[in-house]
Amino acid sequence: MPLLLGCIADDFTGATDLANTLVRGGMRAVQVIGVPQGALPEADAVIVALKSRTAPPREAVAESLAACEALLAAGARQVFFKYCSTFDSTDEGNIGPVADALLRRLDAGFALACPAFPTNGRTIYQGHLFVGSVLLNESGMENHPLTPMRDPNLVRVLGRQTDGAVGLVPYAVVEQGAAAIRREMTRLRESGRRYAIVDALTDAHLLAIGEAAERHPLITGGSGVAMGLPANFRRAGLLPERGAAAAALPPGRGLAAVVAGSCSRATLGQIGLVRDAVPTLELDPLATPDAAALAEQALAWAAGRLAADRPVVIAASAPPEKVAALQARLGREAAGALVEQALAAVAEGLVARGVRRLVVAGGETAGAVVSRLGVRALRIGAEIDPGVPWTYAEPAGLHLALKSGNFGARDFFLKAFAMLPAEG
Ligand SMILES: Nc1ncnc2c1ncn2[C@@H]1O[C@H](COP(=O)(O)OP(=O)(O)O)[C@@H](O)[C@H]1O
Ligand SMILES: O=C(O)[C@@H](O)C(=O)COP(=O)(O)O
Repeated sequence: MPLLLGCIADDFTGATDLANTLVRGGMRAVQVIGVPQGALPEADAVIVALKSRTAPPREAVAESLAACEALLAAGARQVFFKYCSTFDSTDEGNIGPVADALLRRLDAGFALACPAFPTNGRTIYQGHLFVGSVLLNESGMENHPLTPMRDPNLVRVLGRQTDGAVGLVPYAVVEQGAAAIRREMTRLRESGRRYAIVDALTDAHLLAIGEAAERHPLITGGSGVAMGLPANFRRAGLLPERGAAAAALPPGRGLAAVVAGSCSRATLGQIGLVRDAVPTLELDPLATPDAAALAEQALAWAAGRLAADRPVVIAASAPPEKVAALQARLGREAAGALVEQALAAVAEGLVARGVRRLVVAGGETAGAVVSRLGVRALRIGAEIDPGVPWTYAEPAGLHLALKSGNFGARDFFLKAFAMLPAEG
């Protein structure tokens, strides 16, 4: 079967989130790490995971175009650019510049932009992004270490990142269904808009938006808007009825660990809960601003504590005032990179010591860890919490769960290992 959907994700947790949605929709989806070099795996959808969300815009554009080329060469009929459900970006990009470049490459003049993910509380109303009951800029995302989000109006946010005009398909239209959404998108395109932010409050809205975008060469958004895409391919006779057949992964084995670099409210809450139940080390990069030394401390602490029946947790995650203190000393990017390098070295050391079930919290963190472990592809397994499945990493031969910083219930870390106990 030829490739149907070619996806480019701007971070690794986001790629897993999208792959999970497509698998649940009955597509065979494989996540590959970095711009593919050789032949792509046999699948209905391939998700290329890049670490381009916070890269310099030129680099993000070049990598995304290279990924797009590989997907088109494999026959992809539609391209999906996946970014965060909280629209993580800066005024320089990278959502606008990457989408502009992909539109040019695909010879298309228009794309929708919809990060909504109602199951995880992200909804869009009149172009404004809500997280739960509050606007994006009051959700904690205003303090994100790398991409602080201080404007909830996505028409404005995207407008600052592109020279194209940005319009809105409002709730009142979306509520009327696919035909009305399609008409409004056509009207916006014909009146010179390059993008339309599309309101969405429910999964029914997302399904209708997906249907309306059936013939779009490029779709941009969160994993939510991909919910409607398998049905398009099925209606066109291109996708057999497979059922929601998440791949059965090999049984769990080996030691268990969590490595956390996300500083989101959700991750801080999850660490707060797990701290009382399992050995937990909170790293202090301000006291030791050296990646190798931090990793050495963590691995020395882990020796003798690693077990198969419960994880150890090693976290750099910190509240906004501590993040700000490290950034004041090193600068925003260097602070992020230092912690990412430390946690990548920690993960590498843990795997060398027998860890085979590893949860990584944080998108940038996951990018650093997965790259260090030499992973090339991830097979998608059962979902732990919405948007976060267990995966099986090849050729490394270990189970990984890449948790978006913002995702997961308070008990996520314990639940993950209860779902995947070490067998035998
Ligand atoms: N204590 C800390 N001080 C400064 N930066 C930190 C600290 N802990 C983690 N970071 C950095 O914050 C960033 C968090 O981003 P990410 O891993 O993508 O998490 P999320 O999924 O919540 O966005 C990473 O670059 C990480 O290295
Ligand atoms: O769409 C989402 O929220 C996630 O899939 C995502 O992109 C994860 O990003 P991080 O929150 O930076 O892990």
